Amino acid sequence: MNLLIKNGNILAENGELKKQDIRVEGTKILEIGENLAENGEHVLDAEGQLIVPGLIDLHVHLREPGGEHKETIETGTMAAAAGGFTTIAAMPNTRPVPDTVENLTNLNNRIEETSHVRVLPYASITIREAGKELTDFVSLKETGAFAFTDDGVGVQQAGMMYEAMKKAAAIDAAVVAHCEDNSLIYGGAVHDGEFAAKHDIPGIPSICESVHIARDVLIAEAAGCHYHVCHISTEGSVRTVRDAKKAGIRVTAEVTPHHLLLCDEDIPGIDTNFKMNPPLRGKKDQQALIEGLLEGTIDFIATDHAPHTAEEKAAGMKSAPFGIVGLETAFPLLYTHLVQKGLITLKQLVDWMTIKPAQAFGLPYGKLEEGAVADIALIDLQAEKAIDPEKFYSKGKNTPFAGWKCNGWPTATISEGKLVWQEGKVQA
Ligand SMILES: NC(=O)N[C@@H](CC(=O)O)C(=O)O
Ligand SMILES: [Zn+2]
Repeated sequence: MNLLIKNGNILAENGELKKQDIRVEGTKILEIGENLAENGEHVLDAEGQLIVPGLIDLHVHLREPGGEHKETIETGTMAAAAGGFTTIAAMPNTRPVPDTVENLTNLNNRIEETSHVRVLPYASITIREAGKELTDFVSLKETGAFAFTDDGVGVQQAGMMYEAMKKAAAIDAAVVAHCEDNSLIYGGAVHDGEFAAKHDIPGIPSICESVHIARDVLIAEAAGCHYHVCHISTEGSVRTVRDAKKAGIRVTAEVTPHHLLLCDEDIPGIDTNFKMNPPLRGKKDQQALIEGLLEGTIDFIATDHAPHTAEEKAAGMKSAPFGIVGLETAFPLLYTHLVQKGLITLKQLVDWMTIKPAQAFGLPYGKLEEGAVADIALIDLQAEKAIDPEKFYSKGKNTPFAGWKCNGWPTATISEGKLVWQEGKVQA
């Protein structure tokens, strides 16, 4: 059934809110304007709501296949819809890894059968993400690989990265990098800073990330490939990306909500919901990330949604797995703690979660205009709620933000013209 969204507020290019209606026909936006007449559509009353393009998150761990006890494509995409996301990219650190046409085809079939929103699957750079042997980029791209990454682990050998980037450049695919030099981690569990020292927990130094970025931007320049940095977390990394961009190297970078909102001083004690990779860095790093976004060194925001079970997370700071969930809290957290506090504007936040990731990867999504795919999110900027992990659609309840009071909650999500989630309504 076609949709008519009435009386919502759309962000104009200059950042002002304008009351508009949106008529959706099939999978597309047919018309945007004032006082559109009803024509037998299902009417969605958006009075007082912000209407934005469906949010885009290019760093999500859906865990299926192999990790269904943590999350499934079904639960993860339901969480995405409830967070206002209509496009997410699924990381390949699953079992099996999407490293062959057969494995990627299986993943595509599962996505087709059970996802609530659009899922773009990454394929791995190396077989089993083991860093030893490259996958077949050509056939994987033909099978629908969105881009190539070994996320969860860094590609250790420079020569391997060079070969990967040359192959990616030849087919105009991006190499998306989890930047971590294993010879510089020292078995760490948190940032190598005050918290690590105080609690006698092994620390992860900042250079384990930035040296990989410094290496890779030079390799990307030599290979002529689009190189994207995952979850950037340190001041030195931001500086390295800034310099590379200035030198004309084709590099983009993403930052997570948690690295923007927290630093290691905020870790309250031994709580594994504050353990993720990269770790929460120092206060100066956190500030550099916000500045990096504002100046355009960092291109967009991605959650690195990484669900784990409570049992797994109970293993203690040294042994628990790295990662926190993020899909259902990203927008309200960033709206409340960056926009409402005046550090960024609403337009900037929306752009960093829609058009900016789309532009970085040449995706045709992330904009509200006539003829565009009808991916739309409604958000109640005034609504106030405390974050309650027990209410998450995600199987993962592992968040450091439980109890945080936020405004800016999504109320309805439309994916390709279909209402896939509405607040308070159970979805079929
Ligand atoms: N970020 C994390 O802390 N964990 C991710 C892996 C990753 O994104 O590196 C995971 O898969 O759990
Ligand atoms: Zn990663």
